[in-house]
Amino acid sequence: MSLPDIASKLERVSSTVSIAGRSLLGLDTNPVSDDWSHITKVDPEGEKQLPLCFPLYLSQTSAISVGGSRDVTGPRTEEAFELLEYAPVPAFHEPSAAQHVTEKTRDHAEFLAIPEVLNGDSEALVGTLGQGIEYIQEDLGPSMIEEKLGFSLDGGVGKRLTAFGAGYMLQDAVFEAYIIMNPDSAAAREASVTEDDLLTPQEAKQRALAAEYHLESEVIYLEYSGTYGGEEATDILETISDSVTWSRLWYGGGLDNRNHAKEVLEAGADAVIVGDIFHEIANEEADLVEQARGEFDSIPSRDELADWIEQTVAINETSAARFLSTIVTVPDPQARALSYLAAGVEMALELDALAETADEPTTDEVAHMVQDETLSIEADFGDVLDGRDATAAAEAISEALLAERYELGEETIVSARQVGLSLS
Ligand SMILES: CC(C)=CCC/C(C)=C/CC/C(C)=C/CC/C(C)=C/COP(=O)(O)OP(=O)(O)O
Ligand SMILES: O=P(O)(O)OC[C@@H](O)CO
Repeated sequence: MSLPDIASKLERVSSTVSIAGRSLLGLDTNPVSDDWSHITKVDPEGEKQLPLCFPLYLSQTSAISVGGSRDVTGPRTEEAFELLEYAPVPAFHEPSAAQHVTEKTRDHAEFLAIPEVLNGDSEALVGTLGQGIEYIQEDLGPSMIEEKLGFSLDGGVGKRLTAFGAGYMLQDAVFEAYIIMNPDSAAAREASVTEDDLLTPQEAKQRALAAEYHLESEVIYLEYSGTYGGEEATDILETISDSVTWSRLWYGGGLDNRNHAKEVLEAGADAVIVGDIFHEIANEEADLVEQARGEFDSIPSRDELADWIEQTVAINETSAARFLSTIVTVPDPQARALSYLAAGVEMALELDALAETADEPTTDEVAHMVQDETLSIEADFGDVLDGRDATAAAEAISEALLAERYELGEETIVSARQVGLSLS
C-alpha cells in the first residue's frame, strides 16, 4: 500500500471513529467546554473599555470571548489579550477579520473561534474564511515559521511547511455557526443579514442541523446583538435544542438581567454571551470615582465607601449588578456589585494618592513606586487569582495607569488604553 493510500485509509478510519464516538457511544467529543454557561464578550473597539478591577467581575464568568465587528484592529486585540492575562478564566479569540489574528494573539488565546453565518451572504459563510486561511498560509504562517527558523522559506519544503503551519494554526480552531436575528446590528451588517434573511424556528433548526452534521460547527450561536430576543428567541432555542446534540448552543444579545438569562438557558441554550452591559461597568465605575474625588478629602475605609455608594446610586440598577445578575450562579448580584464597585473606587483613590507622591518619574521609577506600595485591591485579587498573579495583576494595571498619567508612552507590560479610567 502506498503512503497516500495509508493516509487516506487512516483518515477514513478516524472519521468513522469520530462519528461513532459522537452518535453511537454518545461521547462528548466537542472540544468546547460543556461546563461553560456564561461567556463575557470583550470587544477591543476604542469606545468599549474594561472596569479597573476587571479580574473580579470576570472571576464570575466561565470564559471570555475577545472580538468585535467594528473598529477592531490587531494591536487593540493584542492589548486586550495582554490585560486579560490577569483574568481568572480562559480567553479565546473570535476574530471578525483574519488580520486581527497575530502571533501575539495566537500566543495568548486559548483557541480561535471562527464565525460562519448561516443566514447571511456567501461571503460571511465561506468568503471571509477563504481569505483568512489564505492570510494565515501566505502571510502570518510563513512569517511566524521564518522567525522561529531564522531563515526564509522557499521551494517545495517551504510550501509544505507553510501548508503545515496553516493547518497547525487552525487545528485547534472551532467554528461558531451564527444565526443572526437582529438585522439592526453591526454583526448583521457585516454578514449582509436583512429582514428577508430572518428565520422561523423550523428553518433555524434545519440550518443548525446542517451546521452540526455538515459543517461540524462546534458552536451554534443565536445572535440578537444589542437587543433581547424574547419569545422569538426562546422558541428558536427550544426547537434547535431538541435536535442538535453535539454542537454547543449559545445565545447572545441584550442580556442584562437574571430573568432573561434564565429564560434562554431554560429554553435550551448551553451558555449565554454577555457583552454591552459588561463594558458599561467601566463608565459607571469612572463616574463613581469622579464623584468620590469630589466627596472625600482622604481615602475612606472600604465600608465607608460602600455606604457612600449605596447612598449615591441604586445598586440594583447599576451595570455591575445587572452584569452579575446574568450569571445565574452568583447568589447575590447586588451585594457582589457593591463590593466590586467599592473595591474599584478605592483602588482609583489609592492610585490618585500614589500619583501625587512623584513629580515626572521615569518608567523605571513608576515600576518601583508600584512595587513598593501594597494596594488594598491585591487582597481582593488574591480571592480570585493565586497570590503571585494577584500581585502581578495589581502591579501591571497600576503601572499602566500611572504611566498614562505621567504621559510616559507605551513601555509598560500592559496598556491602560482599554481601562476605562484615568488617574487625576
Ligand atoms: C481563518 C481566520 C484566521 C480568520 C477568519 C476570519 C473570519 C472568517 C471572520 C468571520 C467574519 C464574519 C463572517 C463576521 C460576521 C459578523 C459576526 C458574526 C460578527 C461577530 O459579532 P460581534 O462582533 O460579536 O457583534 P457586535 O459587534 O454586533 O457585538
Ligand atoms: O452586547 P450584547 O447585546 O450583550 O450581545 C452580546 C453578543 O451576542 C454580541 O455578539
